[in-house]
Amino acid sequence: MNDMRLPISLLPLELNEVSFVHRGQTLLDRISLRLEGHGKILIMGPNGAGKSLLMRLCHGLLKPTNGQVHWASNANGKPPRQAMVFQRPVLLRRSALANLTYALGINGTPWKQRKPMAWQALDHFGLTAIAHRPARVLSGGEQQRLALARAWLLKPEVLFLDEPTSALDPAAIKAVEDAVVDFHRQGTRIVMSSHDLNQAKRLADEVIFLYGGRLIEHSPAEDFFSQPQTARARAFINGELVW
Ligand SMILES: Nc1ncnc2c1ncn2[C@@H]1O[C@H](COP(=O)(O)OP(=O)(O)OP(=O)(O)O)[C@@H](O)[C@H]1O
Repeated sequence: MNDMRLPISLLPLELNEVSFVHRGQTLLDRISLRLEGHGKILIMGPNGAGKSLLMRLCHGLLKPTNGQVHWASNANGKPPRQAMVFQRPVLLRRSALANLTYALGINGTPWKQRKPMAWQALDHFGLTAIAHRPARVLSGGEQQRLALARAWLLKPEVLFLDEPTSALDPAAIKAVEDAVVDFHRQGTRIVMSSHDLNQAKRLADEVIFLYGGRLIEHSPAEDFFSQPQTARARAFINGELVW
């Protein structure tokens, strides 16, 4: 059957022998993987394993030294349908509300719709009371929720989250995890890095395990946690692999 009317999907995303070398050091080493389906992917691995680098390469913030990163479709001048949320959110020197209306403007949303949409997103993420505060004075948890609200407005097909909860207290962590689940329910594909095993067990459908810039395992979360295939992954799960 002809499915021309379906929206064109960004996925699958394929990485073919992707390496990233900096000053002679191989930081990511011939990574091949294919991302498709609908589950939440957690990228795990000790400090310095290459989790952030891998997501930055996928998102297009860095170019691989070798190999290819290939999305099934590209933006073709339309607003990008992938978003990235960082450990320390990148926010503009303006109010929380204005950070959202600005992002909508960049995304081509008509002027009249920007404020109502931004207020809706602030409400959804429990940020209405701080709408007029400068984004940069917000607490870490509030800033992270604002970054999520901004991503929410862009309705991404894929959302990369780089250790979004590493600097947050338990209540703020729960708010971010709830938001991740919410994004996923709305059809966004989640790719998130974390070193927190309990968080990964709560959220992951699939795990990508990196060590020393290499992809060591890519498996369903249940298999990864119950029967890891490699000694390194076993050591990591047992808390014995620090870097
Ligand atoms: N833009 C860059 N240029 C050069 N080296 C980089 C760059 N980004 C990261 N690195 C180096 O690459 C290695 C992997 O870094 P990366 O941030 O991807 O690790 P990570 O797995 O996310 O670690 P962590 O859990 O500590 O955040 C580190 O040794 C880091 O110093």
